[in-house]
Amino acid sequence: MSQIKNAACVGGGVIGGAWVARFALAGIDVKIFDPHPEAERIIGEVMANAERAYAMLTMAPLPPKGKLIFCKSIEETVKDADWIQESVPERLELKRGVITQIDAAARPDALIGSSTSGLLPSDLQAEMKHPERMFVAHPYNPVYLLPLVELVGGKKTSKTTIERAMLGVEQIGMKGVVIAKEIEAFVGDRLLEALWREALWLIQDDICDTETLDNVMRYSFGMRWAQMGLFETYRIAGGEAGMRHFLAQFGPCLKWPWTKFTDVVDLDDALVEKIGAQSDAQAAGRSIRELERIRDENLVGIMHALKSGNGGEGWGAGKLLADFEAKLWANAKKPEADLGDVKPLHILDTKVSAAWVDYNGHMTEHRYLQVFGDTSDGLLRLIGVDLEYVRDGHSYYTVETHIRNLGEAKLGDALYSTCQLLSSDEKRLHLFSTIYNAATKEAVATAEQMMLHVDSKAGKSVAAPAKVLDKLKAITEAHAGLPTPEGAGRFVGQKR
Ligand SMILES: CC(C)(COP(=O)([O-])OP(=O)(O)OC[C@H]1O[C@@H](n2cnc3c(N)ncnc32)[C@H](O)[C@@H]1OP(=O)(O)O)[C@@H](O)C(=O)NCCC(=O)NCCSC(=O)C[N+](C)(C)C
Repeated sequence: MSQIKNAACVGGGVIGGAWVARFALAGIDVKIFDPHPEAERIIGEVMANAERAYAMLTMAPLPPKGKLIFCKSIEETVKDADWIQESVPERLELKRGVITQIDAAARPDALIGSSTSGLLPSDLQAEMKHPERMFVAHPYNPVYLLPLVELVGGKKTSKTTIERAMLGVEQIGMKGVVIAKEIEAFVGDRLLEALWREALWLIQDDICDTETLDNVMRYSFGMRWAQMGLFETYRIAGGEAGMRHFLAQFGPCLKWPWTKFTDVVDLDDALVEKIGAQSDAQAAGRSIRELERIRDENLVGIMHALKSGNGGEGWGAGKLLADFEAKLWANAKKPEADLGDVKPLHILDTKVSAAWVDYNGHMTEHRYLQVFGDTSDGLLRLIGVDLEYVRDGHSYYTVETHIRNLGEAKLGDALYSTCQLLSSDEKRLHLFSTIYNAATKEAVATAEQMMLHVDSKAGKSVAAPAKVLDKLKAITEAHAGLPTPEGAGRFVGQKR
């Protein structure tokens, strides 16, 4: 298996369903087995959330969505799969039995990953005929957005399996980390368990309620952890002397009574009820689906912020997203301008997402510029100015923009943009873009822009090469026959 073409998911709950979405949105056909009578509905809802999140996450050309095929048996589900992901409930006997059944029916070269949160792969592979291809692939919820997968091999897992698994997760836009030795709960869940135990004590002992505890996390170190881990953060906390100073300063506290987490709190009915009631109050009537949507919007926002971090190079999960998008663009067919039927070029389709809407309940100002920027990027790709071209040292920069807002775009509205070239020469590219409401076909906004071809290292405008100018000229000549768009050349203050 060099590339995953067919995936199989055994178990379609919260984690299994989100694996289905991750595979399908990476263009991979997925066979699914889950005996739950409502499996199709549940997975359909996860898919809908995932598609909604991806529409906000990226404008890169995703491959056509993989097919979802619901099967009646494990055997039928796994027999042709390249990657099989087991996500059944967290009980050793159940998981081991299912994995043994998968092993018997799968191709000998198929990879078998388990989503277990803490069981040892050696225990899971104990009864397999081909245990060398089995490993833990432990993801984080929501699997379709959070990129991490902990890859853990058991005693019988081969090195090649882990290497192939690393390539597999990369193909679907995830970040594989190999855990050197198997241990219950691996790395992520060990850390979470420590925090969870301490949190339960703090609630039990009435030190704080669930909302206060969550606030302590999300207004402080939770934000740090999204972009740097524990050690990098503490290195900075050590000041100029770095990690060594941090250890000298806070090392002695380890001996102080700052934790109770090695004791196990008694999760009796009273504590369960106390936590349940505080958590209900915190949710303030929001359903789980609503909370999932808020979570997804926030995660997308964080990933976007991280994508432009580190001087635009991207940082952490944002760099991973930028690299994944660059691959999608490189794999996509080189776009060609359709000049057969002369009209403004249709450039992109998008949707007004919740993160784009302001306190007036409509798409906010800077998102228009974002869509126009994405539109000019789309036009540039049509004349061969893509990421490779930019990496080679040349680009087009916008030097002037005039936006008119003609109508409102509301949450969830489908939009598309078009672009008409008004003129061009060896340096200049003068364009007129329009954003339309896809349902009403009414123009929502227009932008007239001037872009200059630049040598990006020198930071100076220079003539574009013939390979770009030839394509540009063909579009400009075709568009010369179009009427000048209403609004072109308008200035602010002009009567209308
Ligand atoms: C580097 C820069 C773009 C240009 O600086 P320069 O090399 O000094 O160029 P000149 O100012 O001399 O201009 C070269 C020729 O172009 C003519 N010109 C300049 N501006 C306009 C205009 N608004 N309208 C018409 N013509 C214009 C100028 O008269 C010169 O003509 P000649 O006949 O004498 O050659 C520099 O301006 C710069 O760095 N600007 C900042 C760019 C920027 O950061 N833009 C925001 C980025 S957003 C973006 O780019 C979006 N996207 C394209 C990536 C989607």
